[in-house]
Amino acid sequence: MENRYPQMIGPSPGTCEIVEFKEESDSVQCYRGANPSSSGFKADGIDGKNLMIKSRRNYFLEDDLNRLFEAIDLKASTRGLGLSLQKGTGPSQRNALKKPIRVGLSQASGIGISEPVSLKQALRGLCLSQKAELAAMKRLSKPASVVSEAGTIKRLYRAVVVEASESGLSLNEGKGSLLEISLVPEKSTPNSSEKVSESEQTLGTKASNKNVHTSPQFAVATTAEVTLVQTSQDEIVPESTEVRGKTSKGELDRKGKLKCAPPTSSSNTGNKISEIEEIVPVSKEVGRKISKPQLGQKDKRKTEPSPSSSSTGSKISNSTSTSPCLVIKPILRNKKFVKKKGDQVTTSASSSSNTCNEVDSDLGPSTSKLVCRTHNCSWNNVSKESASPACSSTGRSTEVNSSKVDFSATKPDFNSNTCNRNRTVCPKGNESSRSKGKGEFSQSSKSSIGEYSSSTSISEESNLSASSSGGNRPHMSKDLRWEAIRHVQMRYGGLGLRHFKLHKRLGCGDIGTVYLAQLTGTNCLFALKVMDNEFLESRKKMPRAQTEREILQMLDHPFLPTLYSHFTTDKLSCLVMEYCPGGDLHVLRQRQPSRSFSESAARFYVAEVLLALEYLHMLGVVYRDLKPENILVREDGHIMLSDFDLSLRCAVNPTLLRSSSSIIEPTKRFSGPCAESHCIDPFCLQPSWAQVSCFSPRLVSTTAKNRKLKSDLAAQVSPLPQLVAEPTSARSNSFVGTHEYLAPEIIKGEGHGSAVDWWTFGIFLYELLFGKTPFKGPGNEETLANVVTQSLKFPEGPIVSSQARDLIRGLLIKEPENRLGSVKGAAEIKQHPFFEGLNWALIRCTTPPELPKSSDLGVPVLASHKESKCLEFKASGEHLEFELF
Ligand SMILES: Nc1ncnc2c1ncn2[C@@H]1O[C@H](COP(=O)(O)OP(=O)(O)OP(=O)(O)O)[C@@H](O)[C@H]1O
Repeated sequence: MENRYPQMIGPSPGTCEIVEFKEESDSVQCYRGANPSSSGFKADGIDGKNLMIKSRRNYFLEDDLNRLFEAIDLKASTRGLGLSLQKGTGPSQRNALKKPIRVGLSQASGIGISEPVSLKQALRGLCLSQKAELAAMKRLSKPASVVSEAGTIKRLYRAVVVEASESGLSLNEGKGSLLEISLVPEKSTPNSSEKVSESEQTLGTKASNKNVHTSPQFAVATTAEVTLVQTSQDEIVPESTEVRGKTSKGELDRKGKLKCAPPTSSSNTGNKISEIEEIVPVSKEVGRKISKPQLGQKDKRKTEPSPSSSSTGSKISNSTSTSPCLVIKPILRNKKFVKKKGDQVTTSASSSSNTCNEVDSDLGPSTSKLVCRTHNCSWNNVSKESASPACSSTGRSTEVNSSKVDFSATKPDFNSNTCNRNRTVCPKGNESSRSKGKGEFSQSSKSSIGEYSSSTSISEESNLSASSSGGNRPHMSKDLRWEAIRHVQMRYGGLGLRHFKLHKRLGCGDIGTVYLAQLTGTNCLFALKVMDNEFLESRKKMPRAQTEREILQMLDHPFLPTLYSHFTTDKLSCLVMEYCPGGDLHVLRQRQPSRSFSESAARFYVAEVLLALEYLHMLGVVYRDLKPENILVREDGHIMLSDFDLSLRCAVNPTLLRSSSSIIEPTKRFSGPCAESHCIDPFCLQPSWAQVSCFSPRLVSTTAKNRKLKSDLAAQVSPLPQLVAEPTSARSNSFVGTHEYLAPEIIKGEGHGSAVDWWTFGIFLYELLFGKTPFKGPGNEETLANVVTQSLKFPEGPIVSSQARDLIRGLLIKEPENRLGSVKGAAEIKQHPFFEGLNWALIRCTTPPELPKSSDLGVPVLASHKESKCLEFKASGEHLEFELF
């Protein structure tokens, strides 16, 4: 018997099989063969107890098995392998005996298939009863199959781990693959492929089937893709809804466009129309929360016939016969569109835009988009609260609108010889004739100079987009006027003067005359700038006209004009621009009680101008002709910087500026009394972070202290590099601008760059606050001399804050390289304390300064220009004839 239990633990198949079997039934495992009752083995501790219990429970079977073990051992020993168990095995031996558990486990993978066969044979060889055999088999086969599965998984795991490690993957990386392989393979692959095909259909993607079936990564990708589809579908309605809500704030046209693009459509045909369709229901829904289920409603709208749609339909057909504009309607509308019409008409009627009134009623939903744009902050407020302090301009705008737009007005006297615009001189006019025309408010002595010479950094036209499509102007892309223009272009093969009805002349400039023009058949109003080609050629002003057109084509900014279209005839070049009904800041200033703006109003206007200039600079445009006459006021009170014929186009090379003193640098350069260390002016609230010496300690306010603290902290922390994307190094030698606004470097002919705009910006702020420019002399020559030689002085009144004066000082530094903004552009100016607390990002939603009553505004002042010829038109039959005089 001793020999039957050799103390050798070997990796024999028999041993392993037993281990597995015992493992399934109990933790005692290998000791099962040493039944204490039969073999005299005495187990101690827990193992012993378990063994006892087990022994009682499986007594008969154990007998059989003991016999079986014997047979196996015999068999194994004949092969020189076997498990040795001995009676009276000592502790060390018992310890050794535990090993097979681990060994068995580790070797389990090899036992599943072959061992039951040898066991069966062994059982038969012992002539066990069939019942015992079956019982044994049952017990053996059960764990065997479990072991087999577990073994397979382990085998796979190892195989993968090995594979992964061979292929250079870390274990963690491999785990990802392992999961894919072990869980996805046969069952999930078809699903994946199914999902993929779904997603292909949905998204129009071209996923490779090969990848679907073979790549473990694909399973992840597919899942992600499907999730994405689901997500986007889920989100279409609420997102669009959001967008619409936000669109009404004038903020998310872009998003709206993105979101409104139907994800199921692979074609972009009719994209524009579909965008409109998406917008329409929302216009009605503004102020409501649309829940997800509205996805269904959306579809419903498409199919459901609606009473309003039929009525609208009849309206369309009626109007179509008479108006080309109305032919647009079927194009613009779809069923959804039509269904919402009734509401839209109401809405647009209450907050109508002056520019497209007729379209408001006819193309209601789209008009709501327009309203969304022009009343970008009022929309929600109108819906929800009817008024908001932040956007109270709506009412005023409507008022201005109604007074400004008068389609029943008698035909203006276009042939009148008054050409009194912009404080400039008309060819036939002079100062006295101008004052005759529009009185005191319209006079401006400022005329733009446009003597070009060489400019060193005019860029190629490569970055100019010639497209006049609204798609390139995200901030205006929802504007109905695009559609109206496009419709005419499509219908008539082009746009011409004959498609416009000219109402009045808005102004006459150096290169052209601007008219208020209505697109025939619509109520869409435009500012139509008409230039005489021959005149431009003869005066060598063609490049200016071209520059202006090219710049206008690039613009897409709320404070800059939109160019809808342009066309040229043999005689004329015309720009179809956004109409600005509020007059210009020069006129507006003259209407102020003290002929100057309050500081807060000035701050608002210069802030918006600053943003417009910053944008222009980033596009590589140095504006060069800033003056109140060129700042037009929109109906909502926000501004629009106009007139680009003197602008310089140049290359912008964005640079990353690393500065250790980015904050204090600008004001260190400030000149003026406060630069002196002995300054004791109590009103001199110089920014403490810059000019501490200006303050006696007692005068430092808490705010100033805080600023100082912040500044000190900022100085300790190394400042972040700053990206400057303005043409700070551009140079031109042209003598351009307006005398009172000309920068010293232009006058001196030293060459100039973008810093000229910061000089003019300083003059502009000065004029808004003090009602005059700082260097104006009795004549232009004296003015120019003053600009170069005279130091800056502030008048005693009106009282203006030291921050404002400090900013002006910084901007009117005669050396351009020391001027505020010359190094870091607009960002440097924005940081000035004069703008402290101003939310730059939301300024377009800020309530603009109050405009004079609408009756006071009247028709924008027509001004004359010293050297310009005004184009006057007369109607001759269906054609317009322009005459230069
Ligand atoms: N979009 C507009 N909306 C309303 N009025 C406008 C618009 N554009 C121009 N005007 C009016 O027409 C006048 C002349 O326009 P503009 O300044 O563009 O002409 P210009 O010939 O380029 O003049 P400049 O001599 O200043 O270069 C302006 O002063 C302004 O009053």
